[in-house]
Amino acid sequence: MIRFDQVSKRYEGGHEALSQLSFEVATGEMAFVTGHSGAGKSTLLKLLGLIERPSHGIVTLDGQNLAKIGRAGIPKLRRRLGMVFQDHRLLMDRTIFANVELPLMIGGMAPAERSKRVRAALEKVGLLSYERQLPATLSAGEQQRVGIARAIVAKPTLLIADEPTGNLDPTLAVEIMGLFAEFQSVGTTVLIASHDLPLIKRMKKRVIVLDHGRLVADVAAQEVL
Ligand SMILES: Nc1ncnc2c1ncn2[C@@H]1O[C@H](COP(=O)(O)OP(=O)(O)OP(=O)(O)O)[C@@H](O)[C@H]1O
Repeated sequence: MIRFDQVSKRYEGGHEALSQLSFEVATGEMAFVTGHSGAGKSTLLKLLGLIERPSHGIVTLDGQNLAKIGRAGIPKLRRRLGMVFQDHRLLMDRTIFANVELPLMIGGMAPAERSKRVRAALEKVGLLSYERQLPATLSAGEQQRVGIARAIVAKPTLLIADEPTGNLDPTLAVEIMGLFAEFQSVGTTVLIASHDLPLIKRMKKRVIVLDHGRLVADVAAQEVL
């Protein structure tokens, strides 16, 4: 499903953030990307969401070379993938329902269908009864779960998350990771950037390790101790 082939990324005026990176993630797999601060984890995810473009090499998603997708094709690509961020980026003056509905508004779906999808997504993250509340009335962990509901509401085949547990205490972090594992168990491919090694080890999923933009280890799920 995901294929990086000799991918390098150099930001304007910067050094190389990713260097000749090659790996594949199969459909339905869940994998972590880890490494030191500045190793290139966020950059890797940004290339998948077409937030950034590679300087060299090819990124392929479901057999499609992302370089072939122009500006006009980006919304369509983004509907295939759900993105979760550390700071959840919720609209604080909109209800939980409205926040989760947002990606579907952009997609132009009919209101009745939107409501059905939003409620299904909120139910999956255990927050259906919160739909009329504002984000500020929810705990940090609950807010992150709203961010996850928003990411999965359009039923993406790929879920990417950048430090999704960075702001959470360890118990909530485990809970959120469990939620990602649940999405994998129903067929979604999941790729998570995290520097939380104890948590990653606990999840027993594949771990891709970056060091200064290079892939230095790729540990299969069954080899994670
Ligand atoms: N927009 C940008 N312009 C210039 N350099 C950038 C930009 N974004 C990232 N970089 C640089 O690219 C390198 C990789 O950054 P990236 O954010 O991908 O790393 P990371 O592993 O996600 O780090 P962290 O764990 O701190 O979030 C870093 O040296 C960073 O300073």
